[in-house]
Amino acid sequence: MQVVRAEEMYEWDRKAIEAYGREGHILMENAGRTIAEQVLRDFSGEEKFLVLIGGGNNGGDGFVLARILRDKGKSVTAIQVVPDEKIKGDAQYHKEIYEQSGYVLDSLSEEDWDRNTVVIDAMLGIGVDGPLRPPFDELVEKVNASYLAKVSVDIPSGLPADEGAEDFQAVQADITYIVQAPKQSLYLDDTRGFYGEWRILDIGLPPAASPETGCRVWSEEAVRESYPAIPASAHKGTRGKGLVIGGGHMMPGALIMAAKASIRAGAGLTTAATVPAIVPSIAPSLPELMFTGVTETDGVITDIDAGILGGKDGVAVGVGMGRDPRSQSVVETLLTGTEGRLLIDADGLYHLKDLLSSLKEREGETVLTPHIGEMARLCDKEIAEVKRNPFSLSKSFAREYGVSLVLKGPATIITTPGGEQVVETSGNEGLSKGGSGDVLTGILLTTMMQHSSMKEALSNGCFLHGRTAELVIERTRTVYDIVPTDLIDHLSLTFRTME
Ligand SMILES: NC(=O)C1=CN([C@@H]2O[C@H](COP(=O)(O)OP(=O)(O)OC[C@H]3O[C@@H](n4cnc5c(N)ncnc54)[C@H](O)[C@@H]3O)[C@@H](O)[C@H]2O)[C@@H](O)CC1
Ligand SMILES: Nc1ncnc2c1ncn2[C@@H]1O[C@H](COP(=O)(O)OP(=O)(O)O)[C@@H](O)[C@H]1O
Ligand SMILES: [K+]
Repeated sequence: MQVVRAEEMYEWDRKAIEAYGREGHILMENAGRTIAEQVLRDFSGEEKFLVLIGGGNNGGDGFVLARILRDKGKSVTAIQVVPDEKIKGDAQYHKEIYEQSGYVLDSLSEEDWDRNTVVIDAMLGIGVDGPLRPPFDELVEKVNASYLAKVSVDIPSGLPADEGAEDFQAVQADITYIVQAPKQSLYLDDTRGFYGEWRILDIGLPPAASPETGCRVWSEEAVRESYPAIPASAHKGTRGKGLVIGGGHMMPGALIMAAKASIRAGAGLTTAATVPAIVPSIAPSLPELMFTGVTETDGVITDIDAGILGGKDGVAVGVGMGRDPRSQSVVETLLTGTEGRLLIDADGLYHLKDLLSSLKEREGETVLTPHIGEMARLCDKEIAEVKRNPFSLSKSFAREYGVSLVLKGPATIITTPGGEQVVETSGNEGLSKGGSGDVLTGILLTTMMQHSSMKEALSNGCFLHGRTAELVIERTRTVYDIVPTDLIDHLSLTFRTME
């Protein structure tokens, strides 16, 4: 499924009409009917609906919806919130059908907020532009202050469809019925909450007319299709020889988690390059792991011998490495001394900031896995700006430096060096604990050694991580007490769903 910007949604609509013989008012009938049917499924009791209808096509959907709910014998108070002259085109067509069906449009009274139980917000859709003008500003406030269940059509009124919006006033929906395809704002930290629960409803726009947005949502089906099976003839050398570099005196745990996750995710041979002093504490609990030394000073990794990189199918650097400036040379050696797939995370990203020109010149495939704060630092932006524009900032960074980017968060955005994007939304708030990222790094090290397509490797790895968190919470833990090592121990829950 594609993630769309408003402009792309309009293009889809336009193409359906101009090139695929669809009529605008039929598309509107389909949209309103599909949503009405879902409303009837979700609210099957004695609800009393207050439908607020705006002046654009979102309002047009509202006329259809109000008619169908009335046809089904529901109690409906339908309010056109703008003057008659604002209703045009397909919306006017459906307003006429509504009226010819013998149904009336009511005027809004204070009692409507008390005697109804559900407000259906069909005021503004993806065409919203700038700060809300009367009467929408006041109505949005009233909707939000009311005790009615709040249902939004396509998008909560006032909320922009696209990333980038700074100041907006919007309906805080309990449920949003999204028309045809998710909009970018569904995946941004500052806007996703306005949607409440949400469903994407297929209103029958021809798939062939859909625009190539270059951004899609990763699905369980995509994972099943693309996750490589282990051939019966596999041996340890064919399943990936990985190297994890990190873990100073003060943060051995990060290295342990990444290495263990890589092993559990299915790597053939995993080696850790770390300060020798911590090896005795790790080795007994992780007998599958091999070790190689590094140059250290005061417990800080200050250099690696490029020889240890030979024969490796993938290298991950940064977990628990620390930010001592003397470790920067390690990242530099990797950028210049490796040809294979290289993943840079955590403190590795910190050091990378001063090495961006080497990153640009690197020929091998590089993966960066920043969270929002690390991304902000990498691209010299405020955190708030990255939060507002994660799609475009990721795309420009990935293209400029020729890297794959995994911008982590509740909706992780994966971007290829060519600018293609995937949104991966598995996981839950239980992952907001130190160490979740280290586990992800280990998993991604393995998937990137086992998939030929880097996009699939990263999307599938993020899925493996997030879906495991979901399954662990269904079975044993809660979002409060789940810890990153639970993920490592329960990867089999997710693998089993992929068989
Ligand atoms: N593929 C599609 O694009 C489809 C879209 N449909 C519906 O059509 C909607 C988009 O329709 P429109 O383009 O007419 O957009 P809207 O329904 O959002 O209406 C835009 C109109 O609202 C007013 N407006 C915009 N910003 C405002 C502000 N800040 N304050 C006050 N008034 C403001 C303006 O008069 C503008 O023309 C979608 O959200 C969806 O509900 C469906 O009917 C069918 C298919
Ligand atoms: N609220 C959340 N909902 C879903 N996933 C989350 C949430 N918080 C964190 N995550 C996931 O957990 C991981 C955290 O990574 P990171 O911030 O690097 O953690 P750390 O460095 O502490 O190990 C990422 O994969 C991120 O997508
Ligand atoms: K709406």
